[in-house]
Amino acid sequence: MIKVAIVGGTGYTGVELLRILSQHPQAQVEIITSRTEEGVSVVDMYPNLRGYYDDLKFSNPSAQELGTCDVVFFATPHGVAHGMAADILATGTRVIDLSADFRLEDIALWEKWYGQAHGAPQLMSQAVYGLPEVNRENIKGARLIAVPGCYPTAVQLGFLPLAEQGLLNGQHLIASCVSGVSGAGRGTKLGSLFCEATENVMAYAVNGHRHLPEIEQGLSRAAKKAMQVTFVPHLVPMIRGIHATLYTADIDQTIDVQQLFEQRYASEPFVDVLPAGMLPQTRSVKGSNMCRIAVQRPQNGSKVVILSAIDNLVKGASGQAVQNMNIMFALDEKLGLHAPALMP
Ligand SMILES: NC(=O)C1=CN([C@@H]2O[C@H](COP(=O)(O)OP(=O)(O)OC[C@H]3O[C@@H](n4cnc5c(N)ncnc54)[C@H](OP(=O)(O)O)[C@@H]3O)[C@@H](O)[C@H]2O)C=CC1
Ligand SMILES: CC(=O)N[C@@H](CCC(=O)OP(=O)(O)O)C(=O)O
Repeated sequence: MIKVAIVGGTGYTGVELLRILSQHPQAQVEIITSRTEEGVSVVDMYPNLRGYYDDLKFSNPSAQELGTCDVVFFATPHGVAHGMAADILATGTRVIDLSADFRLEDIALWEKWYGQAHGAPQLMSQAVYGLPEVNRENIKGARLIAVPGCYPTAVQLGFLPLAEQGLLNGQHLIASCVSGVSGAGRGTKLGSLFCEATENVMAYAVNGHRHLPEIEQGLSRAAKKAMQVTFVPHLVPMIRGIHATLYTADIDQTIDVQQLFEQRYASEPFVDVLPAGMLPQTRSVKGSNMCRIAVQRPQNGSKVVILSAIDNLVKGASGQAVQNMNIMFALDEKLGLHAPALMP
């Protein structure tokens, strides 16, 4: 049994880790942290977990105590893992960070977008970007995983098959995405209030979202060439889900893009390339670790539009984190992640 600790257990990705791991036959949550709810029973805060974690209480342990587990998940705001990961790794325990702390290999770029000094540059050489569809071999031997962001997961998986074939070279790509409000976390924020977020659609961070450098880093690695993207996120009145509409131009009309996508993801357990004519919906991935993708050529022209949908809390965060854990511990990659999406 893998002994698991979760740092940041009171937030949305923390409770989603608990929900997923409750179905995992080879992992057991031993420690769950909170600075604000120390001593409170997990099932008193999250009654959906009654019967699964009845003896588990929030605590505020040291890095040494966290190091008694086999793996520590960080479900915390950026900057927290920077301060704690080195001490945990020194105990021999592996770290899977859901925040952005270790995602960008260019430290100056990270500091520019996150507006603070990088707290653990010495760990960057061992950090592995945890997108299994491109990095599975490196994840197997990793001790420190940077779980991709939610938008970057949906956008990269959508563009990857074309980027890897060099078909996007020279293009300026467009990613127009919508997200549910849980993407902003559980903390109190004006934009997350019922009266602000309901019956409303709004773009935000149009001048530059911190996921942009992560998206461009991933696509540039795939294309082996610097890629540029215009990325515009929108907040829409739903709780979970990300839907990305990805625009390209000038893809050779003789290329069968449907077949290209089907072949690229044929052996991927969590990418579903939909048959021609079927489009992804956020409700078809809600609560599941699946990314559903459709690829279309409007009017059979040279432009290709890709539609990609994930649950931001599952494939966009906690599910992908567990997928990484399964790969790191040489388990079946699908363990704990079998559940289909909720419908309706
Ligand atoms: N929500 C989403 O869809 C996604 C989120 N992420 C990333 O995952 C991380 C967690 O997100 P989310 O769950 O939404 O966030 P929440 O705001 O919902 O929860 C944050 C958690 O972190 C804890 N925390 C905050 N500050 C500290 C600190 N200094 N030390 C220790 N614990 C702290 C809080 O617990 P307490 O205050 O009780 O100590 C709380 O449990 C973030 O980095 C986020 O960007 C990534 C992909 C998708
Ligand atoms: C709707 C909403 O607010 N979404 C968040 C998603 C960010 C996130 O969770 O990503 P990181 O892991 O990179 O911090 C946002 O746009 O900031």
